[in-house]
Amino acid sequence: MIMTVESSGLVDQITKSDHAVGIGDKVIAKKRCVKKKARLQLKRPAVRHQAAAAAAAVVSTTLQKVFDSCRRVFKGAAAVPCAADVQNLCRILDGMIPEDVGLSKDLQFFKPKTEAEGTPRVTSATIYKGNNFELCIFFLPASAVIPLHNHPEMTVFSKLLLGTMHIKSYDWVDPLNSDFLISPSKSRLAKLKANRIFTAPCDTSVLYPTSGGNIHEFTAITPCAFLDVIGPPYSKDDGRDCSYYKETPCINLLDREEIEEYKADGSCYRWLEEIETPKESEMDGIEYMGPKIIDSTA
Ligand SMILES: N[C@@H](CS(=O)O)C(=O)O
Repeated sequence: MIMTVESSGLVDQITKSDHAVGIGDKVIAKKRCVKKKARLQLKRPAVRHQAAAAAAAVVSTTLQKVFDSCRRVFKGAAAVPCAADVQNLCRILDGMIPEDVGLSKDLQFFKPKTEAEGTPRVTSATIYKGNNFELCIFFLPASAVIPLHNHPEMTVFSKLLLGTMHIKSYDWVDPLNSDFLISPSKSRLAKLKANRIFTAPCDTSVLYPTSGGNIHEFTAITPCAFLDVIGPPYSKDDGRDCSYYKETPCINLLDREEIEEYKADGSCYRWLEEIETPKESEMDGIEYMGPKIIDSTA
């Protein structure tokens, strides 16, 4: 069976109307997004260009290579990919260009715009989701934020395709908490792994269950799009639910002074307190409209 994702061409512009997301002169419906309980209305694409129909026949070799590699790499819930598999998948993703998933820097979405009011919302387009891994594109308008959150027992490859984005990431210092520092709110001590700006094209970043910055936050400096390879996907049933955090100051009992950061070996440490799912974490979902994937095993 050929698994195809309906693809009628490029994502032209992600604008929002009441019950649908405008893609240029094609209107498709937002798909229900796990993180957003909004009621969505399914609309047939308003206009389907011949070129778009032709695009449906296009299989992106690079995207297909990513998919085929993921099928070999992600064997199931507890498996962390071996170094050779990570290196191979990174090599494929490093070579990915926006057009491999039907995007282009010339699309209206990525053009600089006047300041949006408030914090703009993130939109996601799922290319593929199975039990062992998920391929998903995230679109962030300038200043949009994916708040600080974790990826329990997951390995995630993030490939920035377009735009400039700030990434801050942490790893837990010790699951049992450092006992000589007590934070005022049962927070967990985390070590800062990244706090910097990335501009596409750039190499793929990889996080693991306990390293590589498993807890991270993305802030779009310009309109951005990135592809995530998530293995295995979030799953409440399997105990892999997404948790959100905020950085809190910590109190060093040894000298009872409030300190912003606990410095040891020159690294930067902060306490992270789990918080309720923040409103700005809600995302809108749209249908993936780029080149399709062929799943020969399905
Ligand atoms: N982990 C996020 C996307 S990203 O921040 O990597 C999600 O799957 O919603």
